[in-house]
Amino acid sequence: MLELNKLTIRSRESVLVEEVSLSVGAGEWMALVGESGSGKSLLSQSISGLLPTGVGASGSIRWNDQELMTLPARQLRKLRGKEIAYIFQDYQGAFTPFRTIAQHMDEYQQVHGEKNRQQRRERSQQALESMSLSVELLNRYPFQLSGGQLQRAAIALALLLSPRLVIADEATTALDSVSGHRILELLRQKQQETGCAILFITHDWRHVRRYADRIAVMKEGKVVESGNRHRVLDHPRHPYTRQLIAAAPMLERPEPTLRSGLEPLHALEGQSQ
Ligand SMILES: Nc1ncnc2c1ncn2[C@@H]1O[C@H](COP(=O)(O)OP(=O)(O)OP(=O)(O)O)[C@@H](O)[C@H]1O
Repeated sequence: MLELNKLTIRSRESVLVEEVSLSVGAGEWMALVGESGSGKSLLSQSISGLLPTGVGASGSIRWNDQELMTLPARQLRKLRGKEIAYIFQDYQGAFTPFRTIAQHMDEYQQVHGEKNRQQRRERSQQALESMSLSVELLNRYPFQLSGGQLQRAAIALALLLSPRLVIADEATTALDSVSGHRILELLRQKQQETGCAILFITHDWRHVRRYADRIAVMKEGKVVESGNRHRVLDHPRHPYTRQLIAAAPMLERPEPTLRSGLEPLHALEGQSQ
């Protein structure tokens, strides 16, 4: 579905991401990990043309049948939100302070061509409910919501148009662990309902262990290792991956879990509420 081929990202001074090849399949949860500054955010931003000024990309980004590197900006804008959506760590940035949640959601749908007001309203309500938020929040301003509620509203906004790919860049880092966990459970639920793929950027190996189907590890602008979650966690090939896993306390659990600390799924059930 998404295929990056020899993607290189440069600023005027240096190469920031070098010849990265990576794919994300339909419905897949792909975790992108690696130390700060390794290029994860830039890589994710490049996918739909969101690179900052002064930073450029070369190589190929294929999205289904389309080459995004050469897609005109107008078409990229259409794709964003509708097919590819972002959830950022700075979820407050998704909102303008003096517009209600309803106004944000309504405008988002209008921009993407939904003309029927009643349908827009209904879809906004459903989106909030699907994130376990009361529809009463629609009439509130962003500052009248708690951090956890606002992040869930930001996710509801990102999922409003049922995108095929959700890019979550440290989406729960700013939240306490209970709220963060709850949000990821809701995201997984949505993923199962809609079949969307998730490109999940995180430093938290507990989340990788719990949610990822596949893992890609970045170091200094390169992907040094990628593969199936169990393979990467239980048999990491690259010394850097081994180092990262060894430094993640949650993964160093004693028996009876697997060597990676992976718990059987049934042991996790019931923890999500
Ligand atoms: N606008 C920019 N201009 C020049 N260099 C940049 C720009 N934005 C980021 N960089 C540099 O590119 C490199 C990769 O940054 P990026 O934000 O993608 O890392 P990251 O892996 O997402 O880090 P973190 O985990 O801390 O978010 C860093 O060295 C960073 O300083």
